[in-house]
Amino acid sequence: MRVLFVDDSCSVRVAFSARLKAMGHEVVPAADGAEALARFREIPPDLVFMDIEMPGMNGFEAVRHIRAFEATRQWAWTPIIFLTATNTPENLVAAIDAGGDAFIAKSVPAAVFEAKMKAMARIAALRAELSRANRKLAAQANLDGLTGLFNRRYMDQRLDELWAVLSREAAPCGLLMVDVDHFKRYNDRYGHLLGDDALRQVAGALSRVVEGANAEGLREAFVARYGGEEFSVILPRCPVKAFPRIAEALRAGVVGLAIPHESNEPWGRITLSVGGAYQPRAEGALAQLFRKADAKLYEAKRDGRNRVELAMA
Ligand SMILES: Nc1nc2c(ncn2[C@@H]2O[C@H](COP(=O)(O)OP(=O)(O)OP(=O)(O)O)[C@@H](O)[C@H]2O)c(=O)[nH]1
Repeated sequence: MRVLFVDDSCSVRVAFSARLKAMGHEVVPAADGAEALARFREIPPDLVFMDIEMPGMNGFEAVRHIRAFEATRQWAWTPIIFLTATNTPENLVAAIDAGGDAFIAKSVPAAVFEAKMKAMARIAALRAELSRANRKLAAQANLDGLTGLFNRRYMDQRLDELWAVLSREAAPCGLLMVDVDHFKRYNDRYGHLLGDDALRQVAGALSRVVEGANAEGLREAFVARYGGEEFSVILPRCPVKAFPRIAEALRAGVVGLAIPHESNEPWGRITLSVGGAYQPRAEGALAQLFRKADAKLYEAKRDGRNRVELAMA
């Protein structure tokens, strides 16, 4: 384990560091509360030993700061053991109230100390596993199972955050709604499994265009599966000239896949209709941007499909 050991006494730090290193742990020493906090933010440790009485920021205060810092992170709760010469019931209560997990005397017998460290190592291993699993779950919860694109839930969440920032900065934003043409006919003719496969390929083509746009400087653009055979492409801070270019690249990219679709006359392959809305300065309700893009998508369908219609505000 990586152990942050906090004590203002150099001799205590040296003695405990030697014991912990002998047990195979890595030790990061700190001489007071402020230094502990700085080290904690830098590393982060698997376990903290914290002295109570220290000049400047004492141990209780330092732990309150550490817990406040952890509250800004997901799945964070590092075990903290108060280590002190004054082993009183009042200190124990204050230690737990401050956010500590356990309390041991500096005079702790070697065997007891080793046993505690064994228990802490088990907890640290479990925490690491839990945080890995949680990260994986969180990532999966954001993705669409069929295409691997971001799902609607993620898009809504991310876009709400983005829109707030863009509105504050009066920055531009573009939205493209993309819908596969006559996809019901595709399923009817080729079957649902090939339909799924086609959606995966379409998603791949859309991603490539968006990745290309990010590589050329957009950075925050992303594509999500909006639902069924409909996708949305979010283009924050998109320069006005790039917007129609990206919309057309999406359409052309999917035509370029040349996925046969005989019931999609006159092209005989899978095509897209794209409706878009662009705001040079983000302001007002985000829903309005969606309404405009949807209306343009409707026009693209009505006027023959395999085309791009844009509302440039
Ligand atoms: N294979 C497959 N089909 C899907 C999936 N999600 C939605 N669909 C199909 O997509 C089709 C969408 O049909 P419609 O909304 O009528 O639209 P359309 O046939 O594409 O016609 P237009 O949009 O007017 O060009 C439906 O048949 C859905 O079953 C999916 O995950 N896999």
